[in-house]
Amino acid sequence: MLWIDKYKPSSLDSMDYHLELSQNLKNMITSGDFPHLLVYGPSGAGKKTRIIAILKQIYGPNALKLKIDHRTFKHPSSSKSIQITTISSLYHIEINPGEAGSYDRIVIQTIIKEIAQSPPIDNVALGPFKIVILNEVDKLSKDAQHALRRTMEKYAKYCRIILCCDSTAKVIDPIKSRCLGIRIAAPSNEDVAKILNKVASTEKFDLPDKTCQQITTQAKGNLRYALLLLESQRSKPVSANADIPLLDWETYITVIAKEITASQTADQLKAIRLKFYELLGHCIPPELIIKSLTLELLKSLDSNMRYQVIHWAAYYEHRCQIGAKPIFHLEAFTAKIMSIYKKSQD
Ligand SMILES: Nc1ncnc2c1ncn2[C@@H]1O[C@H](COP(=O)(O)OP(=O)(O)OP(=O)(O)O)[C@@H](O)[C@H]1O
Repeated sequence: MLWIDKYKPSSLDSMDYHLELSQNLKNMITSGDFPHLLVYGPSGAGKKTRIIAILKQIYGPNALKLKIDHRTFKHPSSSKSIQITTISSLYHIEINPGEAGSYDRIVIQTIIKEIAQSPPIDNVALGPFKIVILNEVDKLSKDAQHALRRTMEKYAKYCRIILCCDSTAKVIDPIKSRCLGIRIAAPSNEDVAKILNKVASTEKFDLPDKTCQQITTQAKGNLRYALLLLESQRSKPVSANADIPLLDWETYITVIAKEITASQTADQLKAIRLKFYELLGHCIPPELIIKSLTLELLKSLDSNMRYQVIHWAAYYEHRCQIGAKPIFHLEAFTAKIMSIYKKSQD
């Protein structure tokens, strides 16, 4: 089992940081009040870990007995259907509606309706409701978000919604105003270092202070990344002076950024496309590829070019979200940057 799963706390009492937040959540649950929640914060800050801990606090350990299903949804006005993976227990269901693409509205409405129609669990102190967890809610289309707002109002008695996302910027106001916002900030470097040392000592793994500091700095508050880096060092004897290498996909991004500035030809674009295929094939999200590539490019560009790269990164990131084939937009982004870079050199 990976350390990120092995050392994932499963209850609010065993959380290693943001202790005050855990206490507030516990107080809210014991006071018998549980509104819809909007949990947001940067990637790897511990949002899902805390959501699962909330479920355990409400329903007890049975909420952690999970089953995975593959559900097929049919569009009422066309013959096409789409498959979605759901994770559920007796008390909740978790879905990633972003998987449904343009069917997201149908998927959300069907799941919430089903949950609300299944018999309520009345032995729970808080009330007879089940919980629907919707991940990456900021990626939902506006149409789906409006449908969600109507559905969450209609079935509020028998179901509570926990929405999870990195940023609330793309969540519509009517949803924000119907939920209690809970911000999970990234853990501080001290918190990350404390967790790394705890894991290293449990695994009887010698972790020099300098290495711990390097991992913490490289992870930038992403605890999952920090634990994965720590685990990647397990098989090697850790030397205090050795640099922690970048993850493979990050090295790939660095190479792509160098290739874009080195030569701006059709052959180079073709070679970069193969690298994009490789990254997408390893499940690196296209938005993350554009963001990391942009940050890498900014390191070597002047202020005028930087402005343009940021502008086009935002443009193509948006196109990635609304379009279906990320490779087209990644390639178009690269071609655009190559073209403006070449012009700036003439
Ligand atoms: N309070 C905590 N104490 C110790 N480790 C934690 C804590 N919270 C999270 N972790 C570790 O950090 C990892 C990442 O947490 P989690 O998946 O909850 O983050 P997230 O914010 O939901 O990330 P993403 O948005 O990228 O999905 C977990 O797998 C777990 O190992």
